[in-house]
Amino acid sequence: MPLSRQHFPSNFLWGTATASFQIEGAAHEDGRLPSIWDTFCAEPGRISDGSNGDVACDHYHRWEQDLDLIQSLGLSAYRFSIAWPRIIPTGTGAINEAGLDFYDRLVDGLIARGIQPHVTLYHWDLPQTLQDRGGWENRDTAYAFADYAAVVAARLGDRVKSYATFNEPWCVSILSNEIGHHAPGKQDRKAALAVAHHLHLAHGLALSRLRALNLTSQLGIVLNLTPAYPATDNEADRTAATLADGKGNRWFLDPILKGQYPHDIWEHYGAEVLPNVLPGDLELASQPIDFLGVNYYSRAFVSAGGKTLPEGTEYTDMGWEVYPEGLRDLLVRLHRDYQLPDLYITENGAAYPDVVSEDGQVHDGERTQYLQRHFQSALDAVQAGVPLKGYFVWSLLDNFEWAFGYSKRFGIVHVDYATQKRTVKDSALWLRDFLRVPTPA
Ligand SMILES: N#[N+]C[C@@H]1[C@@H](O)[C@H](O)[C@@H](O)[C@@H]2O[C@H]12
Repeated sequence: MPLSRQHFPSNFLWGTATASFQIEGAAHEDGRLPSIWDTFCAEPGRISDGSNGDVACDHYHRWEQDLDLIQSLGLSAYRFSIAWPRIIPTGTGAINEAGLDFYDRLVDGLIARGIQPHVTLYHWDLPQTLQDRGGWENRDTAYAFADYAAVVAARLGDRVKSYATFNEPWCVSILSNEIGHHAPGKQDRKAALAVAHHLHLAHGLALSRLRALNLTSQLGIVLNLTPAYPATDNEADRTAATLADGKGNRWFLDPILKGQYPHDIWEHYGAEVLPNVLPGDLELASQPIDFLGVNYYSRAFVSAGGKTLPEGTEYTDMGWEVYPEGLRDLLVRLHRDYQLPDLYITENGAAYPDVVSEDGQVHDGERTQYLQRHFQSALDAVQAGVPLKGYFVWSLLDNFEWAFGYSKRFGIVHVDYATQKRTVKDSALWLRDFLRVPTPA
């Protein structure tokens, strides 16, 4: 029998995901002020196609049709992020009611369509005014985040099924402040590790504030995790893979789930760049969470000697290896090594160079295969006893793919940015059929 949703637990949650800066547009409307990504887009050379988020998918004005699309596919959950620059535009202080009103309408629109709202409080669009005061390198920003989180949760309440504090702290810290490919585009390891620590602190501070609201919503965080595989069994490759896993995964998992930084990586980094961890910080950061969101895209194939993947390896348009087995391996490892709350795959999907064919359709067979294979891997994890409770496809819409601008298409729905026409891709039609449970005769 081909893979069917009936192979999954009957209460397994199927959803799709987006993020505010990537789809909303309306960058200067209803009181929103610039984020660090508005600033980053304006810096020549930062975005491969020179684009920005001023219009994006115009979701701010087209949200009702987009929610209709989610409903038409039979998805029962939608993960989206709140734009801090709409809610408290200067980062601290005055609340912009028009910003809260937008998300209020969005949440009510989802509920009216029988779709669960799942909120990410921070998906990278930090108010620029806070960056002007040091951004996440400044410990004060963690406290500002907790204030912002409390404002959002006080308004949206437990209409929202889950609140994730952060999306991908590794991207916010390392990719953005050590590697420099994302906003604010720094290349400073000490700064990056300070940012990571302040994110962990902010996560804890916000959790405390949200817990105090006595919501029925689940509270958690979303981590991008990339399992590292040594290219060979030799010691140099195994050591390199352990280091990659420690820097990319355990540096973010352990503070949240174990209340400590991994000792091997702490020693590896060395005193010069280590963050200033104050008493109580890690106790705050490791408060119990109700769920852990895992964003999985591919694995890391680690070779100390420059060995590459074999001929015939499949890649997505991002140049990422298609490796569905890595999802199962990752989830089973998490279940083995950590005391886990509920797990959700909060992002999995692929970019392919989709085009609208002459028949007006988007025949994205590679994406359908990608999803099928990763669904199977998720099922393998469930059958291995992993407390996996749901899966969100990244992404509902083609959207602003950060430093790649609009050149990479991750959506199960195609967006023509010139006309804003949405076209449901074949992968979405397959997903719709996958989700249709045949009614018993
Ligand atoms: N790149 N890529 C696709 C996708 C990105 O569009 C999301 O915003 C991130 O949460 C995560 O990196 C994954």
